[in-house]
Amino acid sequence: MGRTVDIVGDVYAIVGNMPWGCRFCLRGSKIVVFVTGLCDDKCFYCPVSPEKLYHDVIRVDEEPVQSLEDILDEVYAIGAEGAGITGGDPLVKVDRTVGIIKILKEIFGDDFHIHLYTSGRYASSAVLRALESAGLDEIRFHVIGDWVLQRIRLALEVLRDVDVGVEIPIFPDRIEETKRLIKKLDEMGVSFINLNELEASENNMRVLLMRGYKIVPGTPVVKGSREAAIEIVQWASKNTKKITVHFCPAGYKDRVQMRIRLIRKALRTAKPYEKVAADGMVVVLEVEPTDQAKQLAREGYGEPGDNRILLHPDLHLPGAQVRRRYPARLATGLPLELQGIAENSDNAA
Ligand SMILES: C[S@@+](CC[C@H](N)C(=O)[O-])C[C@H]1O[C@@H](n2cnc3c(N)ncnc32)[C@H](O)[C@@H]1O
Ligand code: SF4
Repeated sequence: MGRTVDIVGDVYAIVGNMPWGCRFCLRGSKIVVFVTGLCDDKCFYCPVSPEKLYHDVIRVDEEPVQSLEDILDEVYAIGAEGAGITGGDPLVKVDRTVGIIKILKEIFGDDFHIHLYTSGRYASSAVLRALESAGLDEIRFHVIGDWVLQRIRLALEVLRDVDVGVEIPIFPDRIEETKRLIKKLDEMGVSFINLNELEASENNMRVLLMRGYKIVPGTPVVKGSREAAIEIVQWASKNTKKITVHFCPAGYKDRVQMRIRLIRKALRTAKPYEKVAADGMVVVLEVEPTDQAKQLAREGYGEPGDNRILLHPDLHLPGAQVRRRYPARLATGLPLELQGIAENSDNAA
């Protein structure tokens, strides 16, 4: 008898327990810290955009980062329960990566879950130990060649409190190769492998097409990747002992996870006269400063802007323009909880 396969619509397919890092992503409650675009590997299918890949840029949830505070603000803005650290290769800038992990753990506590992606090129025992003592919870190796297996063995040997997993994109013509890899990882004691639906992007589209891969019309995903991944998960239920094998569809990442993150941010940062739409955008009415509009603003249904008045979109005033915007970061750099305290102390003064 095999292990149980759990398939939930187009959300996931899994054998074994859901990796901890993924539980938070499924709830849209992790920030994504892009530590650097620098990377010393050259995967032909790399999805990172040309403006970021091989450039030393820092982003949090796709927004530019000028200081560490921007990362902390984003945690408060979405009410994050954890962070995914990615790049490029975060280990090319290991001091920066360790610093970010340390400060996140110091401020948000031990339960704030942090996972990190790497090919493992620079995962020496000293680097692995530094990541562990900074508080890293989970490391995900991208197996881009057999040499990565040695890095994984080292991580399994050196790390005590860090979960060691693997994450790879699934190529429809590499099913047997992937099964052999999973067998090996299972024997080594790797905790999980995430199978990503292979995504085409601006960076890799041309090469993928030149190599004969086809794109599913109207989507950014490679034809056959999903079917291959599900076949591998089914196979794993009969041919593995302990490792979790988990398929993460690209559509879920884009449609659900990002949208939930936007909604979380919008709900926490929208003003009382703004409305949060189902796609996570913040909606407000912009009107001429008529007497009626000024009166409504005074009554708490809005706020005066520059030559305009901003009002709640449910008011349906004639001539009003509906504005939609992405939820902004917190403007003050202070967490919501502390903003309340600051306002109260101003009043008291
Ligand atoms: C873009 S990489 C960046 C971090 C690190 N350099 C690495 O390769 O793990 C992050 C994750 O994306 C996955 N990935 C790479 N190319 C992909 C693609 N075309 N479609 C879906 N996932 C992909 C990798 O397996 C990795 O787990
Ligand atoms: S190792 Fe990661 S960032 Fe570097 S080229 Fe490969 S997929 Fe892209």
